[in-house]
Amino acid sequence: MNINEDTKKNITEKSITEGEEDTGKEMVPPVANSIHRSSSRPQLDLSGAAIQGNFEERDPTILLPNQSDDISHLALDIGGSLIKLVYFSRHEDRLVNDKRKKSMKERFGVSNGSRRSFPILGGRLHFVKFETAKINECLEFIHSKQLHRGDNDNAVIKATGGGAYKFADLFKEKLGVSIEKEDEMDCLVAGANFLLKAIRHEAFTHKEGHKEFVQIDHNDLYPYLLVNIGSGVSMIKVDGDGKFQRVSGTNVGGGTYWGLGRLLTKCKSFDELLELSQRGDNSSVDMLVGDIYGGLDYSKIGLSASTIASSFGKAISENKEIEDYRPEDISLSLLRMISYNIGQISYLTALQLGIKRIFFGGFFIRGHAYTMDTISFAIQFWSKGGAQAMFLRHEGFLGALGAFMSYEKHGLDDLMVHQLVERFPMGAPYTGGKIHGPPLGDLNEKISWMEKFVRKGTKITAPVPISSPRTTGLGGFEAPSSKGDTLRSDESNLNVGVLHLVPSLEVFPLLADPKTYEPNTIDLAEPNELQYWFTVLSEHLPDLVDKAVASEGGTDDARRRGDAFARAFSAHLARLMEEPAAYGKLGLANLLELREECLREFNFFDAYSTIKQRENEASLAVLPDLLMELDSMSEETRLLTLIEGVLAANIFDWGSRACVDLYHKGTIIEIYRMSRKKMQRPWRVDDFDAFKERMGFGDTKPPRHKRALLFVDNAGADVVLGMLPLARELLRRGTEVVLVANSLPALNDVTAMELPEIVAEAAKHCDILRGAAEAGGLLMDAMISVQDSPREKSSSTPLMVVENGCGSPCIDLRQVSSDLAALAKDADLVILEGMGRSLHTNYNARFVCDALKLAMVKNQRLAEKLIKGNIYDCVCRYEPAS
Ligand SMILES: Nc1ncnc2c1ncn2[C@@H]1O[C@H](COP(=O)(O)OP(=O)(O)O)[C@@H](O)[C@H]1O
Ligand SMILES: CC(C)(COP(=O)(O)O)[C@@H](O)C(=O)NCCC(=O)O
Ligand SMILES: [Mn+2]
Repeated sequence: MNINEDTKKNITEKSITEGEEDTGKEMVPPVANSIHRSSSRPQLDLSGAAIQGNFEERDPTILLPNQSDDISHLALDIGGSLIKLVYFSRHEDRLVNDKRKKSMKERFGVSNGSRRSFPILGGRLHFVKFETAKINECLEFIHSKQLHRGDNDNAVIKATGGGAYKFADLFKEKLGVSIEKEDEMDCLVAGANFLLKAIRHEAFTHKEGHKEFVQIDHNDLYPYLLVNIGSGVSMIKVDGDGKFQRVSGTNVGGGTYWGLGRLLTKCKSFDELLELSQRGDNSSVDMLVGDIYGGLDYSKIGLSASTIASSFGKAISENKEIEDYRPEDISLSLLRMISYNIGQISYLTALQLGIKRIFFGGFFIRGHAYTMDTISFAIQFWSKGGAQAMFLRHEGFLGALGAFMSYEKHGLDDLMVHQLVERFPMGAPYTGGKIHGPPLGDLNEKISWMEKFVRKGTKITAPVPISSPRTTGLGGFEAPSSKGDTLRSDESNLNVGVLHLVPSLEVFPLLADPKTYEPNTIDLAEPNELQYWFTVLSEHLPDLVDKAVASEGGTDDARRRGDAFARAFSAHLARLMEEPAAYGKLGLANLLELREECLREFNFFDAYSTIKQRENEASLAVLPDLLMELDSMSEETRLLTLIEGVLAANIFDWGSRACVDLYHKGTIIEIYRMSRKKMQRPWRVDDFDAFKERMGFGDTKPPRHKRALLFVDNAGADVVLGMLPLARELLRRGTEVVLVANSLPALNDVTAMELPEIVAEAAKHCDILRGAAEAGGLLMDAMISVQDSPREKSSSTPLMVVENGCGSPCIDLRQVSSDLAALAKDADLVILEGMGRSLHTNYNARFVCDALKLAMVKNQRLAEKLIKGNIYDCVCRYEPAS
């Protein structure tokens, strides 16, 4: 097939939300386990596996010669107006022959019987759309990404929508693929059911400009009415998976608005038409009650003078031609007429069937505030508040998603909510749901795109923050009191991220109530809060870019990538300032994670690596003295000193403005000493006495903990002088310790990959740590000898390391690595350390076992808000098993 070279030139006019190329770095643990839920899921064929390249490498690439590529990557919904594409890209699975991990699993029974030994394939689900009229662009896209080559030579692509029939020959001719047709209604329902159950922040209400996500109760979802507003409108009563009936519909739909709108306004694109409406005044086109009643209300039946009596009605009584009307007014009048009409029919249908919940999908909605408000108003008005309209973030992709799910071998199902992570790559804030063009091939192209964007500055503009969103002013049937300035442009209105499927993620099993668990402590829905954190993150950006660039050798290339990163992240921030709910419900943890993801997108894998190394070395040098000092104390004093030590050492946080300023004033050790000196009790939150009692220093003598999970935070003093000595104390008392660290770098947080080396270094000076590390399989050399002679098993209490499954300074315990989940099952103590893991997230989390939350608050505002205290105050929150 002939790929049009020109399409590349048009890149700035096209969306690249999907332009997220595989970096090969995924948060999937090397050997992933996951509960087997569907026998039809693809599995890896490991037979004949061989190491590629250097055997000495730490994580060698493993070639899987017998792994067939039989995954179907692509499904389509070819509608009257738009082609929707859902495709799956597999990331490069890094199967690592990690002896330490494997051995640890064997010894501690980490892998449990119900798990299977083959990893399920992880990957990413992308959502893309094209205009049906430009089907060639779509074919080029599929070809350029080789999406039709998922199978073997007789590739079959699942497709739904009328175009699956109409264009089947074209697909055969141009791509050599056969289209397997799936029923459109089946697909819509399958897509909607999946989204409602598997995507946490999928459904929302939209009233008077205010968007609110709806928590869907899986057990109380049916029946619901699904109204899909595409070119035409389908209304489907859904009673369960595959249980539905198309109960109604209307031919006055999205195609009507776009078609009539184009004729009447001469608009060239749908978005242009929609944008026009934002500056319109429908009273010049619509006949209002006041027009009929001489400016008066028809109060007897509750209609005010400004109520629309007849859409477009004014056009009959005046001697005007089409040119005499403003296109803006026509567009608005049309949009209201159609939205309102659909809302009303939907309500009547729901009423007839006794259904309370109505979900709206289809691309007519286009994430457009005014459209949603109008529909919501109609439902609200006619049902007198008894029913409500809900919208779906993946609005137009229901059918395509359903078609994708009809591939049995994918086994995509709604039980995998904890395995799906939605990410918003670079293109998202700029172009959002614009029609997609060809993909950006590599990072260089991405950066060029960023540079071009900045130079041009006109075609695609980064959204700028506006004051808090006002209402669209839709009251009754009346004309909106304000439009235009309050309705944002639709350039970036659709925000559908890339859905990462990470099969190795699981819900942390020690959460007391996973259903009500909310990781974020700070809700950024509050405008002041968002503004504050937006400023904090923006001000931190130059310093972060410097560190990132330095971490990559300070080369010109690194500088260029650094600039592009800063622009991309700023654009995300600006986008979210403008519409906080654009990417789903927004908490501080999401913003902090977005920053790390954005760094990785520009190939900065560890911006603080040098700093971490330097701090590790400095801290390890003073560790022996600290351990000696601790050993000279009574057990009781030691416990207090250890907790003080953890709190004091948590000051080493490169994510905090105040702390970074501090670091210029002294060496690591000086700051550590100063911090420790200030550790006077009572701390602002001080449950130490209760913890001490539980540790056996009171009247009661409870049994020692069997296994403790220590969620560690920063590298350097924090982990070496704070958490390791605490771990050592627990080990000494016979409690097994699992150090839980990040899978991927985030700020100066220590990662699970880095920890064994740190522990090995510390173990050189400490018998307890050495024995425990050996027992936990952390010392590779020692490990191998143990493996060779299994009978010489160490008798020490083991110290283990496990990755948490994330790459952020915060942690969402609904999505942790399966290895952590497995180790957690025997744990009876959880210690969360640091501001990110125990304050910004999880401060209010409840556990089924004892929990200790330790952090120094390194931010004044957070200190005031959360603990009514001040910066550098400490939190020692102990909560016995609930
Ligand atoms: N960029 C666009 N181009 C054309 N129509 C669009 C666009 N964005 C939104 N729409 C609206 O979405 C409708 C198509 O919705 P969709 O759910 O894709 O239905 P269909 O499957 O019938 O194409 C169009 O009729 C139009 O009202
Ligand atoms: C990113 C962090 C949560 C990391 O803190 P940690 O978990 O390392 O204690 C924290 O540095 C933070 O909230 N920083 C922004 C606030 C500030 O600069 O004041
Ligand atoms: Mn940290």
